[in-house]
Amino acid sequence: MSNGCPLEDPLLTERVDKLDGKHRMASQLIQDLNVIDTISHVTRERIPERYVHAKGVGAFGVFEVTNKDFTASDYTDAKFLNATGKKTRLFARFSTVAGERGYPDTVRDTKGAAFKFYTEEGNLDWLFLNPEIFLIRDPAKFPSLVHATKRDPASNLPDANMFWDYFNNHPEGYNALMRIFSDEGTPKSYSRMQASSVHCYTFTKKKQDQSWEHTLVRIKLVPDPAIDPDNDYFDLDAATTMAGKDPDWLTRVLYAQISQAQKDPVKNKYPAWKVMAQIVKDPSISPVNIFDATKILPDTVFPWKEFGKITLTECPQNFFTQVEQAGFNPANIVPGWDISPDPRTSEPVHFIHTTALTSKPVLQIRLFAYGDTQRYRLGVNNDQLPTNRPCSYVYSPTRRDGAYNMTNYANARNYIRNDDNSIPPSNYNISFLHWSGSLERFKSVMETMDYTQCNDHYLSMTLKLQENFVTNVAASLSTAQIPTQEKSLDIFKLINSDLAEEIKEALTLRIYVNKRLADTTVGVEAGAEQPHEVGYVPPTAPDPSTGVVNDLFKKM
Ligand code: HEM
Repeated sequence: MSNGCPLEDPLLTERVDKLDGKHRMASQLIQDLNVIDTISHVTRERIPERYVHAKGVGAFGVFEVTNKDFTASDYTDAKFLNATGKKTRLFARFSTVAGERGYPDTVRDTKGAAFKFYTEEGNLDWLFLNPEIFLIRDPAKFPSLVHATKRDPASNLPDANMFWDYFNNHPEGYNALMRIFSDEGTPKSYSRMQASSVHCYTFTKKKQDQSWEHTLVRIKLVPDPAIDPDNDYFDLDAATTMAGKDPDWLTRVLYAQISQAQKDPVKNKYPAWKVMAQIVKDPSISPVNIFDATKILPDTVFPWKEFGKITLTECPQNFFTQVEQAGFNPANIVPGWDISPDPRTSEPVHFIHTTALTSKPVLQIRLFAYGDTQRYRLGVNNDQLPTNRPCSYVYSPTRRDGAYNMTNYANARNYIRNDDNSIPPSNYNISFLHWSGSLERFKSVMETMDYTQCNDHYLSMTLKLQENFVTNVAASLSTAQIPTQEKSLDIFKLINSDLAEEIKEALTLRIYVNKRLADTTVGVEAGAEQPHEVGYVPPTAPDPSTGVVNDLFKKM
């Protein structure tokens, strides 16, 4: 029993019974302490799933400093990076984003790759994405983005019309969609997938004259061995089939790769990534705003350089305590690794290329959002859970009590004295931002560069990926309403008019096929969630021109 007392037999129940003719009747007794105890525990087993990235798989591994193309300690004081060959234990979690905890892994989606480095100076969390850019640059759009990519509020079905309608109204997301709708959006394995920091972070280093040097970096993980774009991704049909055959495919494959490598590390490789950085010494030479999360930084200007390697070597022992209770947070940083970029690293930088320092507020709102959601999802003491607990020890006497406190510093003093910090730690970060200005009410606008990068990416795809991109977009768009399809085609025209033409043709064919299949009892072709006739308006997604929506907005 939960009080530690042994039971005669956990399957016995206490009841009052009587013989009624041939049958024995029984009434369960509330005084049956064991059954009441276990039932009331089981009915509280579920905790809220993550608001996004709910479905995931975790593994333990190691980060090793390789310093192959540059020496990290030239730029940062972070102790885990201070010597070639130095290893740090880590925990990784890979996830899909829009689907719920039981959603099929191979449905097209952004993917998350989160890492918790248990460094000697505290935990450093990396929360990375595939693709290497994000879908928004205005934090206020996040709730709309998530709602539009999840389920329709009335039908509770994923809704292609809602999805495309959202992006047609916020087309800065198309650059990421170019990647998500290529077969990159359906990788065969998490270990055959790149992941990127998206934002710039900052390496910090104290110089001999005691001043601080700050260097902006974007980080990317590149699978080792390198990706083969024509073989490492599922095409639409294969991904759709796999979603039915094995909804947990990506999870299963990661476990299998690790356990096969454990059995025979020569024949089977552990999942591994090279850790690369784009070092931005002079932001003014960038053709795009380096703080814009919807843009890549061209590698012709900022080449990728390798400085580390991540290898995953251990499957979790317990999914709930190690994976589900993991709380990653970009605010978990260590000395030598900082959040906020300083545009004044050299000469003052004038961002003539885009409208503002658009990405920073996204990262800043994230610094708030993760701790906040984890206090709700896991409780105020989630940092004490085994998977989140740092291996370094920092005495923090005012962090006391709260639900499920597991340490609480016993009888130690619970307040801070002025002289407690008389000997400062040898390594720490100081904030280096200098702001002066007035409050601004900001919403980003679309620029030519937004479409240029979309086209650059399309042209960089292999022929197979280009063809499949057209198929993938058509399959999804064919189930949206006609005005939504037309608006999307207008946006593709701004990206590349030939591509728009190809999508249009594929779309016409797909709508015809959907309709023909819907007329038979065979079902709908892979990727088309709902049969969709021309002129058909799904009841759950009212045409924006109808009074239903207009009335609603008038009331707001
Ligand atoms: C306004 C922007 C964003 C907000 C408000 C936001 C919020 C969230 C929230 C609430 C979660 C669930 C966390 C939990 O329950 O533990 C989450 C998960 C995650 N987010 Fe974000 N996010 C944003 C943008 C981004 C970006 C730009 C990236 C990557 C560069 C990212 C990477 C991740 C990853 C990898 C996870 C999964 C963490 C895990 O495996 O537990 N997010 N995000």
